[in-house]
Amino acid sequence: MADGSWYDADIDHVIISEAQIREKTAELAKQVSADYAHVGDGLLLVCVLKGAVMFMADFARALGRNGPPVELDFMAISSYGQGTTSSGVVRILKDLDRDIAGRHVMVVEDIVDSGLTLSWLLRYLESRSAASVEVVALFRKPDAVKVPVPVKYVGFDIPTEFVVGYGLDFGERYRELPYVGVLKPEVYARR
Ligand SMILES: O=P(O)(O)OC[C@H]1O[C@H](OP(=O)(O)OP(=O)(O)O)[C@H](O)[C@@H]1O
Ligand code: HPA
Ligand SMILES: [Mg+2]
Repeated sequence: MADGSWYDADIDHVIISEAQIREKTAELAKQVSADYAHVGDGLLLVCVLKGAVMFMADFARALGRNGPPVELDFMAISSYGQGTTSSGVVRILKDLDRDIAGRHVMVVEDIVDSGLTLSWLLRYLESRSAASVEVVALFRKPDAVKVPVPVKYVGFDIPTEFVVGYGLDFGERYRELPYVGVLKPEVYARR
């Protein structure tokens, strides 16, 4: 393929462009930098793998321009498996490396859809005596929420459609697309 991504032909339409993601990430980092300017020991960013990996990398670099010092940790949890709806069963595939007691923690999520993953994770983190726990999520589907979750920093509210790209997968694919889009119906029929 000479021009464009391998997957472009599978995309019905783009919802959020690469440029919009870049601008919004800088904006969110600016807000967080202002809110945490007073925090001496910095911020512990907790990335929820795998979907949030792209946002984590770009958000951390944006904070690096004028934000507080950050440390990075990663949790792998999964509830979607190969499908397009949450199984409702959250599994920990990888836990945090270090104790978060006394730390200011920011959970970095790609998307809040039903809210099941995040509500489970916040409950899990609550027992670990962090100084504070907030959430930054690049995307949220306000009409899909089944469990209300407190997300302080939200990038974009998007429609209730299954989306892929910028970390978000369908059956582990499409994560590397630099934008977020909706798949053509025939892609689901192929599976
Ligand atoms: O609000 P919810 O309905 O719970 O959906 C949001 C979660 O679902 C996705 O993860 P997934 O389980 O697909 O794992 P992945 O990040 O490895 O793709 C996404 O990355 C969020 O973590
Ligand atoms: O719309 C979505 N796309 C991909 N993964 C997801 N996990 C929750 N919602 C989504
Ligand atoms: Mg997934």
